[in-house]
Amino acid sequence: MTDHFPRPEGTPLTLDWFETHAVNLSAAQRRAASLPTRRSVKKDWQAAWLLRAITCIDLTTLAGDDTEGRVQRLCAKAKAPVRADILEALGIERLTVGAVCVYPTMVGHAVKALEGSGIPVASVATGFPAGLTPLPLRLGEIRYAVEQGAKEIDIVITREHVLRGNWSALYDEMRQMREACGDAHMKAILATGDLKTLSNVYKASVVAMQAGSDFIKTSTGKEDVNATLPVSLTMVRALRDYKDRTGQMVGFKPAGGLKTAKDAMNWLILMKEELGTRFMMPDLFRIGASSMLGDIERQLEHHITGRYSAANRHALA
Ligand SMILES: O=C[C@H](O)COP(=O)(O)O
Repeated sequence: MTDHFPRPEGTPLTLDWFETHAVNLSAAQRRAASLPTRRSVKKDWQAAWLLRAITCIDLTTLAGDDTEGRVQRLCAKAKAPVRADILEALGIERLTVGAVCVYPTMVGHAVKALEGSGIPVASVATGFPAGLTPLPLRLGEIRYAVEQGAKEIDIVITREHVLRGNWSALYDEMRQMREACGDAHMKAILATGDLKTLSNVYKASVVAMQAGSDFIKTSTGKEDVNATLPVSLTMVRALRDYKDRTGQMVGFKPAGGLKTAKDAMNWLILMKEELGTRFMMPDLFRIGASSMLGDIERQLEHHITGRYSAANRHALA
């Protein structure tokens, strides 16, 4: 992962930044709906955007039946995410995903399989996905994953603290998690599908950043509703506000249910429109996905075989 420097340190908990802040749901929905239609990516640039998306993917397996063999296959895919002939046709020598994301007991297998590749291993921790184990166990799980070689830790927050507006409890817990991460980067999963309102999403985003998160992440992939554009817009606006106030740049990771090349484009457009191109790089943007690569590869293949232009010519004939 390309490190941005310095890492966000966070700030003291400052409630007056957001206490009276309310996010208008229908305004967020309208703005989010307009993103894919207001801005289209020219055909000539689409392959480049899709290649960029690949470099931002946290290629994930988080299943109860994960095995060393599955993690090895995932890591092989992380090192060679697209067929060699497609890469050659696009004139690209080397392409890898942003990171591989696994459960803590799979970290060692992933580290071994990725040796020498430069691809970091991310581990979920803190009682993923519900986060309802005692705090000392959650902190111990972070330390275990770091000892195993994880460079990034995807923590889950206690949703009850948000639902009760107990911001100091949320902040204190996350500060301890940040400390347990040490040099590993902390990605804070808000599990937005559980947070009820966009105002809660905004407030939880700000507290997560004040507590020193390197990234804020939408979802575990296990909630009923995972990454959506209105939720992502709300989080990205919180990132922008935080950067304006503190100068600290925190990354964004949408995750859960993102499967298509179109999803990748939509979220890249969101980042570019709201935060600018700097936030389309893997040190500040990741897409958590277990099954998006296949569709991106298909779209890249169509791009190089000119199938789209043939279809367009046919349609216009
Ligand atoms: O953090 C990543 C998510 O768990 C992946 O979710 P997904 O399996 O729906 O792509």
